[in-house]
Amino acid sequence: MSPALVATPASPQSMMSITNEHPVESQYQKGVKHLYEIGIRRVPLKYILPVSERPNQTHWKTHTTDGSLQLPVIDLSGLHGPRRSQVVRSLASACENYGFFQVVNHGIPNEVISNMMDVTKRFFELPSAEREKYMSADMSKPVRYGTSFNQLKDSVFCWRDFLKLVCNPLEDVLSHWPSSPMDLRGLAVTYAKETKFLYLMILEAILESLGLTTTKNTTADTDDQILSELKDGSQQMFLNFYPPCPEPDLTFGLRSHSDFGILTLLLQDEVAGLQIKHQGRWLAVEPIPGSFVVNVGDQLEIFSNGRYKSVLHRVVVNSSMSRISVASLHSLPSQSAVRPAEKLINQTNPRRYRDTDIAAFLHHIKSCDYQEKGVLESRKLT
Ligand SMILES: O=C(O)CCC(=O)C(=O)O
Ligand SMILES: [Fe+2]
Repeated sequence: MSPALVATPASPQSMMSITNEHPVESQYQKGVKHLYEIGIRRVPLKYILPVSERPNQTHWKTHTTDGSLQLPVIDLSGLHGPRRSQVVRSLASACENYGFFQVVNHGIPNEVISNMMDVTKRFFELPSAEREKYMSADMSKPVRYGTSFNQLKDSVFCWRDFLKLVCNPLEDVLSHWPSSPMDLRGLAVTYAKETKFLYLMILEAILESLGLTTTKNTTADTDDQILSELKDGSQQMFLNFYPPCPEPDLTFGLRSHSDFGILTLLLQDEVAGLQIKHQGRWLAVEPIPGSFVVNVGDQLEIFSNGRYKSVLHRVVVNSSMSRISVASLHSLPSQSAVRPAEKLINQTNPRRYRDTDIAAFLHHIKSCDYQEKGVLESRKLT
């Protein structure tokens, strides 16, 4: 794992440009790595949340290491032997009760993981001018360097920069990925393939827990179509960078949100920051080296007819260390539709969501100011 950057005091030269807040106010579109590099000492207004929405509010009780709330840790090696049904049951319970779990013994070699973290770190260490080449307002680009959550729409910005890499079809997108650092394409392709394989392994077990599978025909044709799309859907990777923040109590690295896809596989460095909402409280996820944090996305909540939960999560930042994470987001293809599986709808468990086409789902996300769970809520049948 890569060592975290430590905040260094601003040089006297950079201080000259930041004593007056106004010049900084116009620079937030360049991202927070840039603000950190020019040595700001105060969070610009654009990042400051209303008091009631800031971290550490008393109504957001945060659990850390008190032992009473631990994210389930699932040993995936058991999927390949006689303990399979036990592991499948643990996955079902985690998806129902937390919407999140961590996986260990997942089969992705340590080297693939450390190479991905290392090249992500090296990408964000590139000079601003090199990173800015990938900045674009066009959200459909196969590669995009951005900041906040949706920098075109967010009224309050978050303390995160990211590089988004669309992973399929690989032969079309690869030449658009950054050519610097020189080894980024090779290492990120290997990582993307390994995480896709792991996604399929976890997906198969989750479908089994719902009484569905991608390998056998189910009785309902409509289910068969979604089941094949689940395997051949889209994959996007978000390489996230959260620099030290001079006033971490005023803003978030990422505000509370749910992920729109089927499953997200998240790799994080050793710096804590991720929190998930559990039974009305925020639970801090302690990083386990070499593990993945996996979470249910909106599309799986709909497909499972509400049995598995797409849970709100957020990222807090700190004043001394940067944090890196790599989120691999797996979702249905953009031309398809998502609906509750026919097999999971019956008299005691009636249909809970409207059919939704994925394009409308994505359009909603792109076109709105920050909303915690806007699309999912709008698809619920009361
Ligand atoms: O950085 C993290 O821990 C979480 C990232 C995340 O939630 C996302 O990319 O959707
Ligand atoms: Fe997320």
